Amino acid sequence: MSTVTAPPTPKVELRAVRKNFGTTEVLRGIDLDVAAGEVAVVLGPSGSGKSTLLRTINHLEKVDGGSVRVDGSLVGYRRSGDKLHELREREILRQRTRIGFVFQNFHLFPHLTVLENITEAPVSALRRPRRAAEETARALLARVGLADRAEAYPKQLSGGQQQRVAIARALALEPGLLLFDEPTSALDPELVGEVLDVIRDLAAGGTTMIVVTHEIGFAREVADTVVFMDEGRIVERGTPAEVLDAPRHERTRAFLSKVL
Ligand SMILES: Nc1ncnc2c1ncn2[C@@H]1O[C@H](COP(=O)(O)OP(=O)(O)OP(=O)(O)O)[C@@H](O)[C@H]1O
Repeated sequence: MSTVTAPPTPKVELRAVRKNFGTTEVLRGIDLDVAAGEVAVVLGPSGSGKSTLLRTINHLEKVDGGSVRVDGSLVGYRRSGDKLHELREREILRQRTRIGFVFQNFHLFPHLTVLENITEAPVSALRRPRRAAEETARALLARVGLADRAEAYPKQLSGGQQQRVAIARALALEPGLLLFDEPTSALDPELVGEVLDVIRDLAAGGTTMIVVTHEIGFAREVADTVVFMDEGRIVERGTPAEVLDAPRHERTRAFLSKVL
C-alpha cells in the first residue's frame, strides 16, 4: 500500500491578489507561496508594488481580489458555511500580532524608551505581565547587540541601532512570520551591515521571512527564493542563482544591470 503525503501547507499563500488605488492597478494578480522557514527576497523597481504586497499580507491594506492566507487562515476573513465574512477590527489586530513588520523608517515611539518600545505591544495587545515582557525584551536586546541601551530613547541611537530595536520589537510578539520593507534603505552605508547581520542570524535560525530590499549581495547569500516584481506582477521567481545570475525576463536584466 502506498502512502500519499499531502504537501505541506505554505506559511504564506497568495492567490490572484489584486489591489487598486483609485484607477491604478498596483497588484495585478499575485500568486506567491512561502514555506515555513523560507526566506523570500522581493526585488523590483520603485513603484512595482513591493510595499503594497507586504502590506496586504499584514492586512494593512485590504485586497480588491484574490486571497491571502497566513498559516492556513484567511487574513482578514472568517468562513461560516460557504460565506466569507470580514473579521472585526479586533480580530484583525490579533491576527496582525502574529506577523512582525519592520519598516524602512523604524517607526519607533519617540517618547518611549527602547525597553518600553519593545514591551508596549506584548503588554497592551497580548496582555503579557510587564515583568515577563521586560525580561523577554532584555533578552531580545542582547540578541540584537543592544543589551546596554534599554533605557535610551530612540533619538539617542544611530539609525542602525534604531532599526535593531525595531527588529527586537517585532520579535517580542513571537511572530510566525517576519516582513521587512527595505529595512536598510534609510541607513547610512556604514550602518547597513549591522542590520543585515541581525536579519542574517534570524534567517539562519529558521524564521520565515519576506524581505523587500535592494541589497543584492544579501539576497544572494541569504534568500532561499528571489522574487522579481514589475508593474504589479511577479515576473520571475527562483533561487538566487536563477534570478540574479541567469534572469530570464528582460525587465529583471535591466533592473539588475542598474543595481549590480
Ligand atoms: N495609499 C496609496 N494611495 C495611492 N497610491 C498608492 C498608495 N500606496 C501606494 N500607492 C501607489 O502604488 C504604487 C506601488 O507602490 P509601492 O509602494 O507598493 O511600490 P514599491 O515597489 O514598494 O516602491 P518603492 O521601491 O519606491 O518603495 C505606486 O505607484 C504608488 O504611488
